[in-house]
Amino acid sequence: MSQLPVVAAAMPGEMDKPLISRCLVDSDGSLAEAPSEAPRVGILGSGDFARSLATRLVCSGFSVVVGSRNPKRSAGLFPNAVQVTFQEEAVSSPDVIFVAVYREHYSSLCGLSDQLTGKILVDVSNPTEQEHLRHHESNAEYLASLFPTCTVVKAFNVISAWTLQSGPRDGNRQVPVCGNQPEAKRVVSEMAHAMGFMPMDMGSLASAREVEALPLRLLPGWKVPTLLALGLFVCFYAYNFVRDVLEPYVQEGKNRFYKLPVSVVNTTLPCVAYVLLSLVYLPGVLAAALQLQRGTKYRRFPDWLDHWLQHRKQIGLLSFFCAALHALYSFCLPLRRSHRYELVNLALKQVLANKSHLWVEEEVWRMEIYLSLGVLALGTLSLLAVTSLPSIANSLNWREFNFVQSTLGFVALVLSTLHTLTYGWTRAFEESCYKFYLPPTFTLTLLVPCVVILAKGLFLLPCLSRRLARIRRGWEKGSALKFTPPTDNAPVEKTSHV
Ligand SMILES: Cc1cc2nc3c(=O)[nH]c(=O)nc-3n(C[C@H](O)[C@H](O)[C@H](O)COP(=O)(O)OP(=O)(O)OC[C@H]3O[C@@H](n4cnc5c(N)ncnc54)[C@H](O)[C@@H]3O)c2cc1C
Ligand SMILES: NC(=O)C1=CN([C@@H]2O[C@H](COP(=O)(O)OP(=O)(O)OC[C@H]3O[C@@H](n4cnc5c(N)ncnc54)[C@H](OP(=O)(O)O)[C@@H]3O)[C@@H](O)[C@H]2O)C=CC1
Ligand code: HEM
Ligand SMILES: [Cu+2]
Ligand SMILES: [Fe+3]
Repeated sequence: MSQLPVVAAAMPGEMDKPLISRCLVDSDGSLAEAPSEAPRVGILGSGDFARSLATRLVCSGFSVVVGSRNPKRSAGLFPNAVQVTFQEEAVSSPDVIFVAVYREHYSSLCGLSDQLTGKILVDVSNPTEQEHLRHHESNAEYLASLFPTCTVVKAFNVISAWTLQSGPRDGNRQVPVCGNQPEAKRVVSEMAHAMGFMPMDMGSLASAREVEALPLRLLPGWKVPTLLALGLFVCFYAYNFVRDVLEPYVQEGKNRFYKLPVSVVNTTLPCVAYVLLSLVYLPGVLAAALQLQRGTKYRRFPDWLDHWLQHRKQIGLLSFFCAALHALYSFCLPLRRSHRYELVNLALKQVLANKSHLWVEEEVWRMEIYLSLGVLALGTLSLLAVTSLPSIANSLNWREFNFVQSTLGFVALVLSTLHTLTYGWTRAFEESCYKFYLPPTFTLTLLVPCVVILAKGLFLLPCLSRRLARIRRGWEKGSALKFTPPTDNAPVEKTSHV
């Protein structure tokens, strides 16, 4: 690298300045020619990305030259300040050249090899999912292999042409940068900074594949938990449909289909929320049981358990979502017209039967208690949801976070269980509550949570909790033995994250 452009001079101290003020706007509204001392940047390609990038660069105080196979056709698409010319001409003077061309056309640039010698090439490309799977080497490494005399830096692929145009205030500001040459990486990082983005050093070009995979991900980690929640919803909905709608229709010819939108949903959602919540705390119990049984924490958990432990956050947030919807639906129950008719009909019946006072003390207390417990459970869950926001999580230390997630989360599970039990009351034992011999829905949901609560209680027993604490501090069963035959020792495997 003979000479590096002086980008630092163009770097604004703060990034929050209004973007447009740094644009050089002519009286006619078009972008004016940047001052000649501005650092010069080249762009190969004249597509959507090239256009947005050129505009952004000019606005950030760079002088931009675009290399196109057909400059006449392309020139009209760029601001006046951008020089659009043939590829050979465009790459001759700048030291940094963006390659805004698709991977399959990289080889068509090989004719420029000599002019490009010693320059920094910035690879901005994004592979499609199929391309990413087909090629084992990243686009950036492929570019580097085509131009061995250049320094390739991977950057800006996570930024859409739209974000470049509208300014970094919408959308993601982080720009992962990787490359083998620290100096080249610094130059590109400073350019990103000058354009209002936050460069993030991702190491050498070997990480380019990982960087290229970033925009391919759509909410990673949510697929399995979402499918789980949907599956539970479908099962419980079908079960409740049979019990609450089909049974009265078949047995008594009663039309209860009005229950489908609100009532059946509000019997289904809380069950999904409750089961999901118990599934958040079940793997921790299984992990502890496994550690107790093995007498060591230095053995990897089976894959399914490891995977499950890693998806607890998503499962927990889905549980919170369903619980919040359940609360909203519950508030809507008395708003329904069907509810009003039922009240009036009940009142009429009372009058006809000449009864004046309807008040069942037990029912009143049951409802007061289960509603209060439900509100408390949802309130506790909201604390967990709030602390899972990165900005809040970052402001808590490890113990505080763990207290909210582990202890308060368990409290929420206990409160939800009490809410469900007080709601259910004695109905699990009343024959009239069994429709088609199917038990009331809440009884089905109680199994897993009760197992989790009992197991947690069991692990609090001094004998078990002391042993567990020792194991988690690194103590191993049998490690007191001085001479263990080597064949008896399982190979030391990777420790899991729990
Ligand atoms: C609404 C909501 C939001 C959530 N958000 C998040 C989130 O943002 N991030 C997240 O990770 N989870 C989140 N969860 C999931 C869940 O709250 C956490 O995974 C929680 O930590 C699980 O607690 P646990 O007690 O079951 O297990 P753990 O905390 O894994 O462990 C159980 C106990 O063992 C101890 N322990 C475990 N391993 C060791 C060890 N190696 N050495 C010493 N002690 C050990 C712990 O201190 C703890 O007391 C969320 C859940 C819900 C409902
Ligand atoms: N659009 C976006 O939001 C983003 C795009 N990217 C990446 O930027 C790169 C360009 O994308 P984009 O601008 O959208 O694509 P376009 O299809 O709009 O532009 C590609 C440009 O490549 C040039 N080119 C050079 N050589 C060839 C050739 N042999 N055959 C065809 N075209 C050639 C063409 O310019 P000319 O005819 O003037 O030579 C063409 O305009 C891609 O690698 C993409 O992955 C990355 C992040 C976001
Ligand atoms: C503001 C908070 C809450 C309110 C107001 C509330 C209210 C209610 C009401 C009114 C019912 C009876 C529904 C019906 O008549 O069909 C109910 C049932 C139930 N709730 Fe809640 N609840 C709350 C929070 C929660 C939470 C956080 C959970 C668990 C995560 C939960 C789990 C359940 C379960 C499992 C049932 C039994 C559903 C059935 O089998 O019919 N609730 N709740
Ligand atoms: Cu996973
Ligand atoms: Fe997964």
